[in-house]
Amino acid sequence: MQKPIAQIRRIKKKISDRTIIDDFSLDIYPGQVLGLLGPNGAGKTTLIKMILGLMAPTQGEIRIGGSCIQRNFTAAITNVGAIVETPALYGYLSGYQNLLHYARMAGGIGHERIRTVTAQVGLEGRIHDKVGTYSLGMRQRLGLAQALLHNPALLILDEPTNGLDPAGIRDLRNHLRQLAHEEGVAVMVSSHLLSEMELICDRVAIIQQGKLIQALNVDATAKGALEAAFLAMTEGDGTCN
Ligand SMILES: Nc1ncnc2c1ncn2[C@@H]1O[C@H](COP(=O)(O)OP(=O)(O)OP(=O)(O)O)[C@@H](O)[C@H]1O
Repeated sequence: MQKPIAQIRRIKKKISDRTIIDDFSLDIYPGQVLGLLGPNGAGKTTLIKMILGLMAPTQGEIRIGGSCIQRNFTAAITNVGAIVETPALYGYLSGYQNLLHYARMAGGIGHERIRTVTAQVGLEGRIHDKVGTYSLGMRQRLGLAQALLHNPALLILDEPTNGLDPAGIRDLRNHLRQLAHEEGVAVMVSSHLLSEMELICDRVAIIQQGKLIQALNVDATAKGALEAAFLAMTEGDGTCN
């Protein structure tokens, strides 16, 4: 097995006297799509914010590319591209101009790389149109292109399928699987929908009340176990709201 790109070690997060994340450990591997599956309020966004250094854990350590996000933020975060909540895009600029803006902020990213990520997310036909005219799915793709600009080893997307129609979900799924399987990117996505996670992910980590319940590979043999663990949480309605 390859070395993990990210190691989450015994993370705890307390806010006031409430424990939001409780002794959570997980490794994230290159070439895999990992799903973080849990009901609303389980702690998915909190965990993702800690991986991104947007929130400090109360205890524990998160390493990305060997560097600790708490102590060596710059070295750790260069490995990561992310979309948390909706991507921040300028509607009055074209998709291309948005990417150029971020490329300039990041530094060292040229037009060639912008063209590559544009093709990767399938936006070539509309990249010179104003973002204000884009559908939600197209904005999502542009957000993905933006997150990929600096060629991150780890891509993290918080609830990426929210608001997408079935075709948009299928496209996103294909993009993410291609990034992981053909380019070796470690992809982490969060969701509260088991059916979606089964289609997108190679491995699923189930989180409930801030605890890791189970981490399973999504293959024919694990499917039953995944469903059983999930149904125990949701009482069988297929979602965990
Ligand atoms: N800043 C905060 N102060 C107090 N409580 C918080 C704070 N941030 C998160 N929480 C609480 O922590 C718990 C986990 O929230 P979080 O947003 O991480 O869950 P989630 O799994 O992402 O849920 P959702 O699917 O609804 O986005 C919730 O009960 C939430 O109310």
